[in-house]
Amino acid sequence: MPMNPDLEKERQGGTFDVEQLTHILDGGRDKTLKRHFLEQEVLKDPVFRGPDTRFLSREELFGELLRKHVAVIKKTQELSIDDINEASTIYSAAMNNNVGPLTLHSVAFVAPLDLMADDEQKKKWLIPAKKYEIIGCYAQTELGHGSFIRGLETRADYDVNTQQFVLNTPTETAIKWWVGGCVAVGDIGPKFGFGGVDNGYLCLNNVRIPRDNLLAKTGKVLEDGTYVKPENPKVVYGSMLGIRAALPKVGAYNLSKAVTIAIRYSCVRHQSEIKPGCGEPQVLDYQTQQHKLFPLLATAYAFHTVGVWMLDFHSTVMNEINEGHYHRLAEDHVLAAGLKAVINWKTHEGIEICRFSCGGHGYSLASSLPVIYVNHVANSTAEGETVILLLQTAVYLMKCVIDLEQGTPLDPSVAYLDQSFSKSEQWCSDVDMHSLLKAIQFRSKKFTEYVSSFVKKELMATGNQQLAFNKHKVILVECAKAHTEAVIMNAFVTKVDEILQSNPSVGKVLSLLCQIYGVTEILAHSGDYIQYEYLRKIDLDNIQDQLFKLYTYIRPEAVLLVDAFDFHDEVLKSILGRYDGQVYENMFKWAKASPFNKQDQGTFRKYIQQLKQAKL
Ligand SMILES: CCCCCCCCCCCCCCCCC/C=C/C(=O)SCCNC(=O)CCNC(=O)[C@H](O)C(C)(C)COP(=O)(O)OP(=O)(O)OC[C@H]1O[C@@H](n2cnc3c(N)ncnc32)[C@H](O)[C@@H]1OP(=O)(O)O
Ligand SMILES: Cc1cc2nc3c(=O)[nH]c(=O)nc-3n(C[C@H](O)[C@H](O)[C@H](O)COP(=O)(O)OP(=O)(O)OC[C@H]3O[C@@H](n4cnc5c(N)ncnc54)[C@H](O)[C@@H]3O)c2cc1C
Repeated sequence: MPMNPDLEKERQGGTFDVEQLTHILDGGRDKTLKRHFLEQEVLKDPVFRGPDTRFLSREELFGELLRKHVAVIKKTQELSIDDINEASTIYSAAMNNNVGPLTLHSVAFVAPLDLMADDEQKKKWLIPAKKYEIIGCYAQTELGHGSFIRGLETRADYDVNTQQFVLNTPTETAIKWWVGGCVAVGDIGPKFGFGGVDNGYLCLNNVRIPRDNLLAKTGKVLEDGTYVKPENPKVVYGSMLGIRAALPKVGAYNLSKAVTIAIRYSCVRHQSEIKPGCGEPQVLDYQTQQHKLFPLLATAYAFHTVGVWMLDFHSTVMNEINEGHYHRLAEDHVLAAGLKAVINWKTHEGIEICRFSCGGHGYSLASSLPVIYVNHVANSTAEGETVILLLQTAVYLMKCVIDLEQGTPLDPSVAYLDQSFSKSEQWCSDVDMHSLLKAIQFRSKKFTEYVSSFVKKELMATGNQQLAFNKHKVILVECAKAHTEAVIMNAFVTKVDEILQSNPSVGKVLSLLCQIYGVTEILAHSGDYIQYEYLRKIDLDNIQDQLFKLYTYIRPEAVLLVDAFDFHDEVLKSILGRYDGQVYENMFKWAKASPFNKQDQGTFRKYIQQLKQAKL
C-alpha cells in the first residue's frame, strides 16, 4: 500500500538516524536484529493468525488468547529463548495489546519459586513450572484485603501430628480474590479490562498441604512446628518487588505505543483552517495538539530510560541478596514502589490524552487506544495500589531526614537530599537539562524537609508514628512523587549525557525531549518554586516560552521519534497508527468486517416492528 504523503514528507525531515535510536532503545543493534527475528517468527507463523480480538466477547477473547499464549510458549521453547526481554517480544507480538492468560504464571508464580524455594523445592516445583507442567498463580489478595497484607485472614494452621498445614479462608472477606490465572474455583466476573486473564476467587476449606510446601529458602517451619525466621524478614515481600521493578518499563512500552498512534495520526489528520482558503492543516501543527502530545513523547522516552535503569538496579540487588547481602533491599523496594506508582499512573493519564487527541476515531477500537488503556490502567492498582506504594517511599524519605541529622550516609538515589542548592540565577529561555534537574531535585529536598517538619511535630505531640503519618498522608504522597520525579529526571539526564558522547545527533534531539520533560514537571509545580524562592515569575515565564520553542524544534522530528520505537503494525494493531498512514481506507474496511455488520441482528425487526404495531 502506498505511503500516505503526509507521513512520507514527515520522514524526509529530521536530524538524526532513526535506526540508531532504535538500537539505543533496544540496547544495541544485535538486540534490534534479534527482536525483529523473533517478531517475524510470530508474524509469519499461521498459528498466530486468528480473529481480530477487538471483535470478540469476553469468553471468546479468553479462549483465543489462551490458544495464542500456548503457541507463544511453544514458540519460546522451540527457539530456546530464556531471556525475559526476548520472551516478552514473542509474547507482545502475539497478544494484540492484551495480557495473556498465563502471564501471572510467569511473572507471579515462577518468580517467587525462583526467589524463595530451596533447592529441593526448586527441583520439585520450579523446573516443572518453567516447563508449564504445573500452572500456578499468586493468591494473596482477599475479598476484604489487598493493600493491607497484615490484615489478610486466610489461615495456615500447622498440624504437628500429620506434618501438614491446614488452610482455611474462615470468613467471606477471607476468600482469595483477584487471583490471576486461578481456574480452581471460579472467575470473579467481567472487569474493566484484563479480559485475557481469568482473575479468580478461591475458597479454602480445611485444605491440607505438606509442611514442605512452605517455600523454605528463607524462613521455614521445622517438624515440631518451630518457625525459623528468614535472615531478613522483608525478603518474603520479594515476589511483589520483582513485578513492581518491571512495571515501569511496561508503562513506558504502553505509553510509547499510545504516543506512536497519536502522533502518526495527528500528521495524517487534517482539520479546520488556520488561514481561510489555505486548506486544512495537519492537526499536529496546532500548538494545543503539540502541548498534548510532545510532553508525552518526552515522557515515554524518560520512562523507558528509567525503566531500563530500574530493572538493572533490581537485578543487581537480587544478586547481592542471593549472596546474603541485604543492604540495598530497602532502596530497591522504595525505588520500585515510587517508580511503579508514578509511571503507571502518569502512563494511564497519558494514554487517555493520546486517545482524545485522536478525536472520535481514538474512541474506536480500530485505534486500539481503548484496548491499550483498559489493559494498562490495572497497573495503577495491581501489584500495589498507587497511594500505598507512594507511602512506602515517603516513609523511607522521612527516615532519610533523620539519617541526615545523625550524619548517617544516604543511599545513592537520595544523595541529592544532602546537597546544597544555590538560588537559581535569572533563567533565560534556554535553560539546559542539568539546571532543570537541579531545580527538580531542589523541590524534592525542600518538600521532604517541609513534610518531615510536620510529621516530627505530630510525633512530638502524639508519640505515635502511625498517627503522625496518617495525619499528613496527602503531603507524604506528594513528597514521594517529588522524589520519584527527581529519580526519573536524573536517569534521563544521565542517559542523554551518555548518548551525546556516543551519538551527538541522537543525543541532541533527546536533550530537547529531556528539556521538555523537565520544564513540564517544573511548570506543573510552579507555585512551589515561587514559595521556596527558587524561581521568580520571570523565570517561569521564560521557561514557558522555552517550552513552546522546544515544540517547534521537536515538530519536524516527531514522527521519526515514534518510528524509533519500531512497533510493527501487527504488534501495534492500530489503524490510526499504521506505519503507512493509510487510515481512512483501512478504517472503512475494518468497520465493514465487523461481525455486527455481518449477521442480521434480528432485534430490529423483533422490537421496532412491535412499536409500529403498537400504533403509539
Ligand atoms: C512466555 C511468557 C513471557 C512473559 C512476558 C510477560 C510480559 C509482561 C506483561 C506484563 C503485564 C502486566 C502484568 C501485571 C500483573 C499484575 C498482577 C497483580 C498481582 C497482584 O496484585 S499480587 C498482590 C499485590 N499486593 C500488594 O502489592 C499489596 C501491597 N501491600 C504491601 O505490600 C504491604 O501491605 C505494605 C508494604 C503496604 C505494608 O507492609 P507492612 O504491613 O508489613 O508494614 P510496613 O509498611 O511497616 O512494612 C514493613 C517493613 O517491610 C518493608 N517492606 C515492605 N514491602 C517491601 C517489599 N516489597 N520489599 C522489601 N521491603 C519491603 C518496609 O519498608 C518496612 O521496612 P522497615 O525497615 O521496617 O520500615
Ligand atoms: C487487574 C488486577 C489483577 C490482579 N491480580 C492479582 C493476583 O494475581 N493476585 C493477587 O493476590 N492480587 C491481585 N490483584 C489484587 C491487587 O493486588 C489489589 O487490588 C491491590 O493490592 C489493591 O488492594 P485492594 O484492592 O484491597 O484496594 P484497597 O487497599 O482496598 O484500596 C482502596 C482504596 O483505599 C486506599 N487505602 C488503602 N489502604 C490505605 C492506607 N493505608 N492509607 C491510605 N489509603 C489507603 C487506597 O489508596 C485505595 O484508594 C489484582 C488486581 C487487579 C486490578
